[in-house]
Amino acid sequence: MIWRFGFCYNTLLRNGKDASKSIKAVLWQVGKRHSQNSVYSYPLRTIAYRRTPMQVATLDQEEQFVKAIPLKWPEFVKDILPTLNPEKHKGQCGRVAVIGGSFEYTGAPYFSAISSLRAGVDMAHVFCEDSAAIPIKTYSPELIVHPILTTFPKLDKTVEETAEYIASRVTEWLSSLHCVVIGPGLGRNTLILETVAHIIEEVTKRRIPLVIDADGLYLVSVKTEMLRNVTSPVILTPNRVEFNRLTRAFEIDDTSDAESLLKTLAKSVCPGAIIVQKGLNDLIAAAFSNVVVHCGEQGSLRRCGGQGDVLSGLMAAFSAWMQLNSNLTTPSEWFIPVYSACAMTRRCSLQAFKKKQRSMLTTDIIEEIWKEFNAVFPLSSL
Ligand SMILES: NC(=O)C1=CN([C@@H]2O[C@H](COP(=O)(O)OP(=O)(O)OC[C@H]3O[C@@H](n4cnc5c(N)ncnc54)[C@H](OP(=O)(O)O)[C@@H]3O)[C@@H](O)[C@H]2O)[C@@H](O)CC1
Ligand SMILES: Nc1ncnc2c1ncn2[C@@H]1O[C@H](COP(=O)(O)OP(=O)(O)OP(=O)(O)O)[C@@H](O)[C@H]1O
Repeated sequence: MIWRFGFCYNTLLRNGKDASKSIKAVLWQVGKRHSQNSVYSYPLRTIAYRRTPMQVATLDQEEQFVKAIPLKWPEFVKDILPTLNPEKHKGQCGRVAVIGGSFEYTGAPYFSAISSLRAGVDMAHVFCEDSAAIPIKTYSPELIVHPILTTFPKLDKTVEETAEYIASRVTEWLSSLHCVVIGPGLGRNTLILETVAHIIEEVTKRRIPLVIDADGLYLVSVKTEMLRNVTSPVILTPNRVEFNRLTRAFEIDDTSDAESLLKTLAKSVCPGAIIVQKGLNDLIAAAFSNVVVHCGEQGSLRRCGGQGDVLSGLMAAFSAWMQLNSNLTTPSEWFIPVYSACAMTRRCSLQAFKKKQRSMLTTDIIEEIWKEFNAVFPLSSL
């Protein structure tokens, strides 16, 4: 099987500097490494790829490409960001959904969804517990809020029947979505988690990129089989506590070094897994790669709650653009949107922290998104 190995090689080649010298390929022969059902696999096709001719890349070259991402960022991102032009209509720059929000936690899904919108997606839905909907709507008229999740089974229905029914009301929206975030403020109610398990099944069946955070990660740790065969992109963003819970759940020997642990976890979750271990540096590993990418962009010194929600929202935006870009075809390219979300979250946090210092809140970070995006990706450069 041959995979198109894409667009950012072209960026590398165009710029032709240091890290790019050894990377000459735009295609690579996967051969034994990936099976028919391999991650993000695409049918064999011969292409005259964009600006550069077709070549065959080795696995070593693919690794070098991934390692070059922090060096070449944000140059790599240009091919992912949607252009803005007068012919586009609403939705063409991305439609995302956050599944989360409960009686206790209404801020988290708001932070996530509004961050996606501020980054530049056109529409953001929130599917939340009924009691959370009004508060979320009052935070922002921009969000489309669906009070669909419920903590009690419907009359005459079992938990399982109710979960299936409610999941079907959410999944009828999936055909219009480019990325789904699961978890911010979701809570741990049994019926809601059961409902979300059904939704995840449908999202992955349709190969829509999935971002899993917070209580969504809790669900993964109690249902370790849930994603086992998923080959579409599943991006997990655990903090320290969530990461430890996952390694315990997947019975991974935590005596190995941090990078090995992360890679083993990614391979254990599913073939499509990409894990961001958040912390002083964000570490990114994927089930389909041997490289661990470090994002060490300077962030803030404040650790107020909600910063992980901004990350999940930006992750959804970059993932939606990746999904929308039909020229993107190789799994390793997914390191680019993931790295971009990590870097941009930290950069926005730093800008907010410079202004508000000890008083910095998550809403201050969200306030910085437009400025930081304009600074890093000016419209004139696209
Ligand atoms: N405004 C809102 O609506 C927000 C809602 N949110 C939502 O809350 C829900 C629950 O989230 P959660 O599981 O993260 O529980 P949370 O109580 O935060 O932590 C549990 C304990 O773990 C520890 N700990 C945490 N991080 C750590 C670290 N990096 N490194 C080390 N330890 C760490 C710490 O324990 P400690 O040991 O410090 O006592 C902490 O008390 C979830 O749905 C989420 O989306 C959030 O998004 C925030 C904004
Ligand atoms: N020590 C640190 N220095 C700089 N940035 C950090 C540090 N720890 C975490 N971050 C950044 O803060 C963001 C949120 O990470 P954090 O670990 O706080 O997630 P979380 O606990 O899931 O957040 P939330 O409060 O939304 O649940 C990420 O972008 C991460 O890179």
